[in-house]
Amino acid sequence: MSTRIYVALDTPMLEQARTIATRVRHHVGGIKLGLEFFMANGRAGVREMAEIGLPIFLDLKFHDIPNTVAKAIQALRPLEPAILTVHAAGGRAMMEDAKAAAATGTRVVAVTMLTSLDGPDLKSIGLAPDPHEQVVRLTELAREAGIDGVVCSGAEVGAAKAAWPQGFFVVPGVRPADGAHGDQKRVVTPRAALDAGASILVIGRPITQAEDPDQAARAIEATL
Ligand SMILES: O=C(O)c1cc(=O)[nH]c(=O)n1[C@@H]1O[C@H](COP(=O)(O)O)[C@@H](O)[C@H]1O
Repeated sequence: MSTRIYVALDTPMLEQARTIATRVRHHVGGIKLGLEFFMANGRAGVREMAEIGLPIFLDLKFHDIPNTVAKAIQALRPLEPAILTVHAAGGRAMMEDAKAAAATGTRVVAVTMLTSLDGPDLKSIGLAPDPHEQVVRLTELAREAGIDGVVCSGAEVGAAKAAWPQGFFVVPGVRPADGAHGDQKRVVTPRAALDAGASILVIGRPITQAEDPDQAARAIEATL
C-alpha cells in the first residue's frame, strides 16, 4: 500500500466514487474529494466516503476574503478532513484565518499555481511568466502564514521544498510515463515527483478512468 497516493475521485456520482475507492483502497493512502463530488453530494457524501476508513482530503480550494473563508472552514470542522485546500493567492491573512478555523487535526495546504497553467497562462493573467518564481513566492507566503504546506506541480516541488524544508508538499498533475496529460500542463511521473520532494501525490484519471482502476493503482505503486 502506498500511503503517498491520494486518489482523486472526481465524479458527481457517490456510488461510483464508493466503488472505485473500495477497489483501490489497499493501494492508496487516502481519498481526495473535490468540487465536483462535493457540489453533488455535500457533507453527507463526504461522511459516507469517510466510512471506507481512509483519510479524506477535502479539496474545495477556498479563495475569498478571510472572514468568508474562515467561516466556511469552520462549517466543515465536524467532518475533520485530514487535508483541505485554499488558494495561496487569497493572501497571507486569508491563509492565517483558514488555519485558525480548521479542526486541530486538519492540514491546511495552499494551491500555489494550478498544474493546468503554464508560463504564458501566468502572463495572460498579469503575472510574471515564470512558474518557479510564482510557486516559490507563494510557498514562502504560505510558510509565513503558518499553514501546513502547499500544492504545486512536480516540476516546482524541488524549488518549493528548498524554500520550506519542513513544509508538506502535495503534488497533483502526475502521470505515468505513457499516460495522457488531458488538461494538465506541468506534468511529471509519480516517481519523479517523490524524488523531487513531494509528501503525497494526487492521482485521478490515470486510476479512475482506467479499465481496471485497481490494476492501474498497483502499477503506479510499483514504480514508487
Ligand atoms: O488542489 C489540487 O488537488 C489540484 C491542484 C492543481 O494545481 N492541479 C490539480 O490537478 N489539482 C487536483 O488534482 C486532481 C488531478 O486529477 P487528474 O488530472 O485526473 O490526475 C484533480 O482533482 C484536481 O482538482
